Amino acid sequence: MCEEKHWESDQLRRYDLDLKQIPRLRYNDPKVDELIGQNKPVVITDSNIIKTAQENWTPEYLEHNLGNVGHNVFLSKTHKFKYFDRTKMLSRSNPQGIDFVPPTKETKLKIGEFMKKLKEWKPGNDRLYLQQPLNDTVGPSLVRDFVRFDWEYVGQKQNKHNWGPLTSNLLLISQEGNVTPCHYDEQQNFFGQVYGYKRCILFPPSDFECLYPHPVHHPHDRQSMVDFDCPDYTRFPKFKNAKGFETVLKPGDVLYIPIYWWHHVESLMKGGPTISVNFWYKGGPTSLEYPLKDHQKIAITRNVEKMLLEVLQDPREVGPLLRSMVMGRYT
Ligand SMILES: O=C(O)C(=O)[C@H]1CC[C@@H](C(=O)O)C1
Ligand SMILES: [Zn+2]
Repeated sequence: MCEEKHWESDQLRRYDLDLKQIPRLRYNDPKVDELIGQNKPVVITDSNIIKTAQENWTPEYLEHNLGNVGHNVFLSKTHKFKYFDRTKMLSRSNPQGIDFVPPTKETKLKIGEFMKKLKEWKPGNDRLYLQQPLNDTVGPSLVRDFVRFDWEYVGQKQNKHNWGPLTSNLLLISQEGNVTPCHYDEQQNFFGQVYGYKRCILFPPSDFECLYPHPVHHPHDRQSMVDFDCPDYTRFPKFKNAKGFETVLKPGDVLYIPIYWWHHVESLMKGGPTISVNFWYKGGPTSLEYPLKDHQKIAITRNVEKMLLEVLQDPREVGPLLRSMVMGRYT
């Protein structure tokens, strides 16, 4: 049956990408396990995974139940919240890290202050994004809702597909129109949409050459260098070959974001604040079966970059050495 739509296409940002749809399947469809088993994304619909959050977690409810402590809030001068690893800013052997200009600031705000700034926001103000791991700082009502997530369902998927342990659940409260630019994580992820609508654009690990990740030692490790709002096709010519998939998540949907898959996430423009909660799992034990899977090759390239930096010390020598190894010999 066709589902009524609660959003319009002018609420989506426009990119120079041809995108296919990520399949949407009911939670008990056997094809869900088929896709997860193939490390392919799927939107799991009509499940109870985050049902208690979907029923209760409105901005007002969170304002009254999130606990009276400061929560992690990112501030950005633009709509983009590009993640960076601050531990990679400091290392002496990383000149790129020293003159790195962080694109966002991080602060602690109580939920009341956060919501007040959101309500009073005007163009020109910093944009806000609350990203807080769910832990004992949240109030008892949220803990009750959290423990009543469908842990049996997610645990069954975790075990069936040999994922590692659950590492964290991140609570995300976003201002409308915010974007988390394209990046990959080294964890399996069930991304639950609780309130409002979020568009997710995903690319397979094999699109590594089209998405140009920053060097591993750079603070923006794992993040794409391509600015989707204004792609530089001279520096990143293969971006036009990227083959992406997209979906717009509605409350209750859970998107499986496979480990090493690239994802760009945006809260719809003019859609009001959005609330999400993710489930990050360590990847399972990897047996090297041939042919190697694409994401295993990505892991290998990461190890090569780390090893070369370890021995060369100066990151400016990594590129020239790799070029001299490859050019004319492997090309
Ligand atoms: O769950 C993940 O892997 C993420 O990247 C989250 C961090 C920011 C979130 C967002 O919804 O904008 C997505
Ligand atoms: Zn991510």
